[in-house]
Amino acid sequence: MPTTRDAVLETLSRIVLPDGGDLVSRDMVRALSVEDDTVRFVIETHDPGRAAELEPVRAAAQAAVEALAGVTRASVVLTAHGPAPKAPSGEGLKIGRHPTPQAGPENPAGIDRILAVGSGKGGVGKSTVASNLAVALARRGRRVGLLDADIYGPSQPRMMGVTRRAASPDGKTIEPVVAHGVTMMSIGLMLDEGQAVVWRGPMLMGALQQLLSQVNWGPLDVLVVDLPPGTGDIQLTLCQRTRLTGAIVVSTPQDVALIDARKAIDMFGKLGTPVLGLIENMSTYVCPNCGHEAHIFGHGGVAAEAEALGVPLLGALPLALDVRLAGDAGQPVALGEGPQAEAYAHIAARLVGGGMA
Ligand SMILES: Nc1ncnc2c1ncn2[C@@H]1O[C@H](COP(=O)(O)OP(=O)(O)OP(=O)(O)O)[C@@H](O)[C@H]1O
Repeated sequence: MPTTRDAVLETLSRIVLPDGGDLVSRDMVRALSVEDDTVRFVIETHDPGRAAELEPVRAAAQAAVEALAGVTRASVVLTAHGPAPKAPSGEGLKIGRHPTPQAGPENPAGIDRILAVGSGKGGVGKSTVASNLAVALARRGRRVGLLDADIYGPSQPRMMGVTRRAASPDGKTIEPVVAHGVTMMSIGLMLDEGQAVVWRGPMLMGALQQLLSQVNWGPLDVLVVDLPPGTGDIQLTLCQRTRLTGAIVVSTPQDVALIDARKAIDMFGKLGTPVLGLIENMSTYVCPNCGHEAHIFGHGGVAAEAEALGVPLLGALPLALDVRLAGDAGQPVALGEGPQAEAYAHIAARLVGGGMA
């Protein structure tokens, strides 16, 4: 039987580093994949000077993984990137300014469709859905971009496993980062960890405009935009300044989440953005030990809402530990196999089939 990601990570958490901690606790494992009897991953350090010192660690990690049952080959690469630039900008290009006038709604050149993933309430899993949907669409062969428009609380760098900085070699355009086959950009790629964005609305709107128009997105079939929660300046700017294909609204079945989801749907309606469907996240929980199913946040509320609104329920995604762990590890669950990945693949297929992605 092939090994599992968890077994590999468990093994790697026992590989200690010369300066303390282990490969997992120090967040140095990237792009881990398990395919049949082959395991591949990258050990990433930000200090090129440590590459030689870490070679024995790489060799030990390879040997330990190859000793696991079900593994015949482990391919382990050590990469060392230079230190990240300090400024909250891509060298020469500052993000954050007042918006500039625009004749009417327009999409950045080369972007065929834009899908907004929104929610009313925070914490319902919108960023998780956005990253997984982007990955699932990329797995279907679509050219996908992911824009983290949650400027106050960007979470896509972590969810997509990106620690590199976005750069602006010419001081005019920003080079996005590619992760898991998805071209992505987030203000988090230009800030130091822990650094807050303290801006009023107009600065936010200008920043979003820059992230759309000054990022070198390249040709894309679809750009997935992870919106912040609520119905504020970012949502308004995106809906008014671009030609959105539509919005997907994520909610849990809980009443307080649904009340806010209704507000988000109402906002999209007022702004003339079609709501392509709803996704119920954390819809059920199946105990991995005893198989008991619990409806922690209620049951069926989003399906009923979708029916009342006459929009499709695109999916009902369970609350599952592997979804949270995958998000925290920067390896969206849609990258792998299993019921969660299949659920996202199904939503992606539906969107592609309908010409929406
Ligand atoms: N189906 C799920 N099963 C388990 N955990 C989940 C699931 N969906 C999301 N989570 C976890 O819940 C937390 C919140 O999710 P996420 O950040 O995607 O929500 P959000 O709506 O984007 O939040 P915010 O309002 O901060 O933007 C994360 O830790 C995420 O890993």
